[in-house]
Amino acid sequence: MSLSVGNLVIEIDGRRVVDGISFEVPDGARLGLIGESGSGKSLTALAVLGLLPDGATASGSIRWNGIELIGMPDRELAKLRGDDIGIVFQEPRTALNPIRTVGRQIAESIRIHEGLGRREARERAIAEAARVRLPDPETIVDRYPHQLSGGQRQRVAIAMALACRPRLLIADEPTTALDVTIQAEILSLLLALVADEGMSLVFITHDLAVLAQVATEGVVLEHGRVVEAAAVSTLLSTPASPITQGLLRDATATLWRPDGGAA
Ligand SMILES: Nc1ncnc2c1ncn2[C@@H]1O[C@H](COP(=O)(O)OP(=O)(O)OP(=O)(O)O)[C@@H](O)[C@H]1O
Repeated sequence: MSLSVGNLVIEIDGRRVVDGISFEVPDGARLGLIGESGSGKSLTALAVLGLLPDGATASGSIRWNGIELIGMPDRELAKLRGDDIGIVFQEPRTALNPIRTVGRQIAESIRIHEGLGRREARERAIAEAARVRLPDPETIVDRYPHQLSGGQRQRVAIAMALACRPRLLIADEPTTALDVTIQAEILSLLLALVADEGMSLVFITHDLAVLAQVATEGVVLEHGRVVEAAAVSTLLSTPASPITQGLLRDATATLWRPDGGAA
């Protein structure tokens, strides 16, 4: 179960925003896409899932287990999403429907993909809520997103992404919108789940300190191009490009905040 992106180009209204990116995610690998805002990280992730915004087109190659995803009919791509590839976004509020209970939302993807009945789906939703360590799973599944904390909402979004046991998780800045202490909890939860399931991970971040905690390989993007690709340990010890050196300076500042806060 591997992902292979080759010479990916994404254009929006004629503007080239991703300009020939290539990277590989072998089965079970944890890869980070890192770069400053606007470098093309999110659009690359969305292209993998066939979820590019209107007006955007992708060319080049995105292969999942050797099968080309670019140009795949949306019905087939929709099946792949959730079944094979899950995604968690930065802001759980936008990923969740405000007028449906979190249990129904967790169960929805299971019902669609596995064809479970309503009662079985609720039982599964409770089990999935427990898996992402939500408190009182039997009660919390009947709550609405606004009744949960930001960290709890992100746990729900993770439960939704992982409910169908995908083989690859794409996490797009999943902790950026959260308080520092909650960030650490969500990162360790994600890592534990990825390890338990032996999933592959593509983790998007602008923070090298965060990357160091979750990924073993890093691809550094600038203006839609790969400027450096190396083991994360190498990016930390001997960053070759000025952009990586800048990210390292920022990350170090984050790690050594005088108030004792962690990245
Ligand atoms: N829906 C859109 N319409 C027009 N341009 C867009 C759209 N989405 C992204 N872009 C542009 O494409 C480029 C890459 O955006 P992308 O969101 O992939 O960057 P990013 O590295 O994920 O940044 P961030 O960390 O801020 O999310 C940016 O210049 C952005 O302005």
